[in-house]
Amino acid sequence: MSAQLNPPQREAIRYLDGPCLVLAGAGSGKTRVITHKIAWLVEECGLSPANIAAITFTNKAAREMQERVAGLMGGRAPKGLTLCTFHALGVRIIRQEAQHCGLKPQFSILDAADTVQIVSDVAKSADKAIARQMQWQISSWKNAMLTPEQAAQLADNEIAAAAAAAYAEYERTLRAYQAVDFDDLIGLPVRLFEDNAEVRERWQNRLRYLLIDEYQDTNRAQYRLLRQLSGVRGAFTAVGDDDQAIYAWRGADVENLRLLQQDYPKLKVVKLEQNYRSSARILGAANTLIANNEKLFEKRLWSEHGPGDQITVTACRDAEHEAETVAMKISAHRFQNRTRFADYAVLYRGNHQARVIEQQLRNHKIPYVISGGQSFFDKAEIRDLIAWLRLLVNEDDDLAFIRAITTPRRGVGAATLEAIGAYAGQRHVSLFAAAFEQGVAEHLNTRQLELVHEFAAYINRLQQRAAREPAGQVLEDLLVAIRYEAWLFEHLDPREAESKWSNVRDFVDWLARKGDEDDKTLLELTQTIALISMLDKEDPDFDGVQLATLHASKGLEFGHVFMVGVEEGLLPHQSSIDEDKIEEERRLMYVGVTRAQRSLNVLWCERRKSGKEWRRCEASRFIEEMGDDVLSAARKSNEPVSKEDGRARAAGLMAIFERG
Ligand SMILES: Nc1ncnc2c1ncn2[C@@H]1O[C@H](COP(=O)(O)OP(=O)(O)OP(=O)(O)O)[C@@H](O)[C@H]1O
Ligand SMILES: [Mg+2]
Repeated sequence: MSAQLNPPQREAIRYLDGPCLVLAGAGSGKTRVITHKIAWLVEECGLSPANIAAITFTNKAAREMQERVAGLMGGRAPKGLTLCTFHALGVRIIRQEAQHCGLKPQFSILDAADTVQIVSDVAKSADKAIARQMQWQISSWKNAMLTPEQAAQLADNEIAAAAAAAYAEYERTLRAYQAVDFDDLIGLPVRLFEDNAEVRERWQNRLRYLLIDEYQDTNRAQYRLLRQLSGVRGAFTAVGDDDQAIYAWRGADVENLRLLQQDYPKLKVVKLEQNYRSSARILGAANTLIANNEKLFEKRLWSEHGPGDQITVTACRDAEHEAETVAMKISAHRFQNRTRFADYAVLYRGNHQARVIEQQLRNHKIPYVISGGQSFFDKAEIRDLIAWLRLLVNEDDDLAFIRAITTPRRGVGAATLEAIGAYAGQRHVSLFAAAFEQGVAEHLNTRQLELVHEFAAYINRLQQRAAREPAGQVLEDLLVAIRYEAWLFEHLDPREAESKWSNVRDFVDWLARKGDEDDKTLLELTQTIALISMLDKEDPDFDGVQLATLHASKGLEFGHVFMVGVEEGLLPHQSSIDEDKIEEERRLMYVGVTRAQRSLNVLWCERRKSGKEWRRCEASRFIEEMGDDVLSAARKSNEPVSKEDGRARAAGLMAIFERG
């Protein structure tokens, strides 16, 4: 293993005397330090894998790391090793310590749509946009571990004041539903560990060594979780790069890097300076770009790779032309170089940019996978099914109850639900429990009462089956029982119904496979679903161009990268320009540039549609900031590629390829 590690990497891996921070630039092998340290701890130090936890930032990163560890350790990651996101670790802790958190182990995890709904109910605000802002505000307080009382004192505008007023009631509602939100997944364990020494020590003994990737993007609550778990031993290795901190808007705090030094005076800091990822031109552009930011920590980065391909900058007429250019360049490049589609990535600032790219890739018959896009699990039909599953595992989940009883409509009307809701509110019980109580009968007519009882009894029967039978089978039968397919076709146009039904089939297959593979119960599956941000094409052999937001691309690497929409107003984003937060945008650009191994293509549009209006655009300042080399490339290629040229070129190449 030592052959593929440089001396500072080896030093960081073998250091076990206390906390260790690897602070280094992109592509310098920080994540590699983590994977090799796992192997070192198990193989050389005899630590049980069950005592090790490696924390990553996204599910995709966790899966990648799993593969890398497996590659190092004889084909499979050792059994018992914890390798997951902060949030997934939180779920595990809460599930096992549920009674200490005032929850049952079958608690529900609510996603953004649900929590906005609760905020809007609590604040009696019908305006979804305002409810969303309030939810955002509450979430940032929770990330900073502030109580409703503290929040009330901090609120300095109307929305914040309304949010502060709703905060406590919001929390009560979650608990009444036996539910938690994403922030609770970190916050509850932290509170638990702070208040309960016995539980804390139990977890400290279980997770004896912690490894944290992308440390620069942890928020305050996550930092406290790390502190609690690692205790006085401070047995952890964190790796990070302040130049890649791109989650300040979500409460991440680069100050956590300084805190580490302050809270652990004996902290060992290791710097890595060799970049193994990118060609020299790409690395040079990245270094020049990021030099425009105020430095927190001085870092140098060099590479032994040759200069590599010239970075290209292409001005396009509009987003459609841009997408078409990307598609044609990928086709042409691929035929010339005999690469795989999976070697290419298209990165963009916002999800809304993906649609036109998808369209053009489809036109050109280029397969692709999209990550960090609209979540598969956010689709209405999937949320319907998940509501059913949630209700099966947690009958107190009132949101799930309402969604399930109305999907498909089974004759239970809004008035009935309101009556049950009012009754449940007086009695302080869940809707489900209320449905079985004698008292509720007074408020409903016989027919409605029958329908509600029928529904509740059906849920009970299904619950019993779910305890014994595979998750996939239970869901399969549920679909038949509620006539979901027929219902879709009854109220939607056939094409839409078709596409929704095919999503449903994908979901059932996925659930069945997951259930078998990981030997997971329906409860465990349902709880992890909330954490998965997409139905990943889990097949690593699938050959498709990778589409991702810049945020979602963090930590990954691709042979050839296309960055689109590199314009003023989009990257840097207009709101950041207005609020003078250019540095975070520059780091985002830096993250994008440093994903590329062999070639980097930057594209921008001369005009872009916003709403119904066309807006003229200028090339992003970041293009100029990448230095003279890139700038001269930009000047050279400033005349937009003509459609016909590109198409003819691609067609010509294709013809040659097919012949030969
Ligand atoms: N000592 C080494 N010898 C050869 N290749 C290496 C070495 N260290 C890392 N690499 C390779 O360099 C690439 C970048 O490594 P890695 O992903 O660990 O960097 P990173 O610092 O985590 O990057 P990022 O900041 O983007 O997360 C990977 O392909 C990795 O396998
Ligand atoms: Mg990394």
